[in-house]
Amino acid sequence: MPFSLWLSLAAICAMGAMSPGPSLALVLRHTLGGGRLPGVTAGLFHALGVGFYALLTVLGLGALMARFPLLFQLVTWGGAAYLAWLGIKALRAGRAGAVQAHAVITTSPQAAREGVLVALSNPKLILFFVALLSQFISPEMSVTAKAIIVLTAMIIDGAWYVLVALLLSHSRVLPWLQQRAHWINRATGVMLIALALRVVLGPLA
Ligand SMILES: NC(=[NH2+])NCCC[C@H](N)C(=O)O
Repeated sequence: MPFSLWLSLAAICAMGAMSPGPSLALVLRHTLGGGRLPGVTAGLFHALGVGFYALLTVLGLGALMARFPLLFQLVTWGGAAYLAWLGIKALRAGRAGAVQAHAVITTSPQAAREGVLVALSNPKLILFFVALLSQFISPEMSVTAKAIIVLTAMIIDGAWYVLVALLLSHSRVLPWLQQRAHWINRATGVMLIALALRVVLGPLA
C-alpha cells in the first residue's frame, strides 16, 4: 500500500474514532465510575471490537451486507436495542443524584465486556466500515495490505480511547467530572436513546 493511501486511511480512521458517540460515552462512563483502569480497559476492548469489524470488512462484509440487506437491518436493530438499553441505564443512574453518582462503580471486567459489546453494536461503527473503510479494499489486495488496514483501524481507535481515559482520569479532571456525573449520565442517556431511535426510524445518512 502506498504511503499516501495509508495516510488517508489513517486520517479517516482518526476522524471516525474522534467523532463523539456511544463509544466515547462508554469510555467516559467507565472512567467516571471506576477510574483509570476500567476506562483504559473499556478503550482497549472496544478496539478489539473495532478490529473484528475491520477484519470482516477486509474479508468482504460490504459485499455481504449488500447481498443480504435483511442481515444488515437485523444487525443494526440489535445494536440499536442494546444502545437504547444502555441509555436507559444511564438515565436511571442519573436520577440517583449527584452524591450517589459516585456509587455507580464499574469494574474492569464489566468495562471489558461493554467495550466489546458497544463496539459491535454501535451503528456509527458499522456504517463507518461498510461505507468508508471498504473503499480502501480491493479483492486483489495482498494479505499484508489487508492486515495493515485492520491494524491501522484497531490501533488508532485503541490509542484514541486510551488517551481519552488517561486524560479524563487525571487527578484534576476526574473529581470535576464526577461532581457532574448526574448531568453526564443524563446527556449520554438521551444521546444513546436518540441514536437508537434514529437507527430504527430511518437511514443513517
Ligand atoms: N473508527 C471508528 N469509526 N471508530 C468508532 C468510534 C465511534 C465513535 N467515535 C463513537 O464514539 O461512537
